[in-house]
Amino acid sequence: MSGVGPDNPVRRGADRGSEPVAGDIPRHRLTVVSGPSGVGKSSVVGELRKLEPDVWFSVSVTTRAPRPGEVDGAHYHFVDRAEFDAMVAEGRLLEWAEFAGNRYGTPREPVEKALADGRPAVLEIELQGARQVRAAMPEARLVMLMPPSWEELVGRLTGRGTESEAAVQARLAEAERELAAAGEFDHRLVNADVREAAEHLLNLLTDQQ
Ligand SMILES: Nc1nc2c(ncn2[C@@H]2O[C@H](COP(=O)(O)OP(=O)(O)O)[C@@H](O)[C@H]2O)c(=O)[nH]1
Ligand SMILES: Nc1ncnc2c1ncn2[C@@H]1O[C@H](COP(=O)(O)OP(=O)(O)O)[C@@H](O)[C@H]1O
Repeated sequence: MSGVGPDNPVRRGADRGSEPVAGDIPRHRLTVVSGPSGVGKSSVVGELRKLEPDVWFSVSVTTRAPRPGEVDGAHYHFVDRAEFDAMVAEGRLLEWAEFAGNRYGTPREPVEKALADGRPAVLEIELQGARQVRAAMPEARLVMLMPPSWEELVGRLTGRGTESEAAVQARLAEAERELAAAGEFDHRLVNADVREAAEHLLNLLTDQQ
């Protein structure tokens, strides 16, 4: 016999308080977080990491040079072009794209392992990669992080101070294209406040639909 009782509990929303817990996260879920450069993807994903340690975050390979403070193997795996192209040729990337003059890709095996282990997995990638994931894994959930306004986006990107003027311009050109594709995403999330956006993202990761 099945039913709810002391020997057969279910976790009802009212019993859990407001904090989602890891055990509630649907298994095998892949979530893609995209959005224009400077919108706050790294900030929001970093906050999500603090909120929910059970979530697994992909570490991409890139041909971009490390920024000061970026750690190889933590922020990215920094590789040269030959190494990157070999990974493509060997089918070791789930998706990859060229963005503002550099290549970026998601190593396939760690994602598959995280999902097989039952951990919800998050990829922080740009639009072309998000489209490839959608084609390869239609069940993946696509979230676009949006700026409160274009002016705010420009302010954040230039305020970060990590890019040359040319790199900022290349990113803003990409940003227009990315925002124009917002309708392709399952969810659009405005990043006005990092903590709030991370909590919304966590809600998307933990909802049961
Ligand atoms: N397709 C794809 N895009 C990625 C990957 N890793 C990072 N990106 C995206 O590449 C873009 C540039 O990243 P980055 O150079 O770190 O610049 P930032 O977004 O300005 O901090 C961002 O939109 C990232 O989300 C990846 O593995 N695949
Ligand atoms: N909600 C926010 N309000 C104000 N500034 C923000 C917010 N989110 C991010 N930022 C700032 O904007 C800049 C770009 O954020 P970052 O996380 O590097 O963006 P992305 O990873 O999308 O390129 C950083 O200086 C960051 O501190």
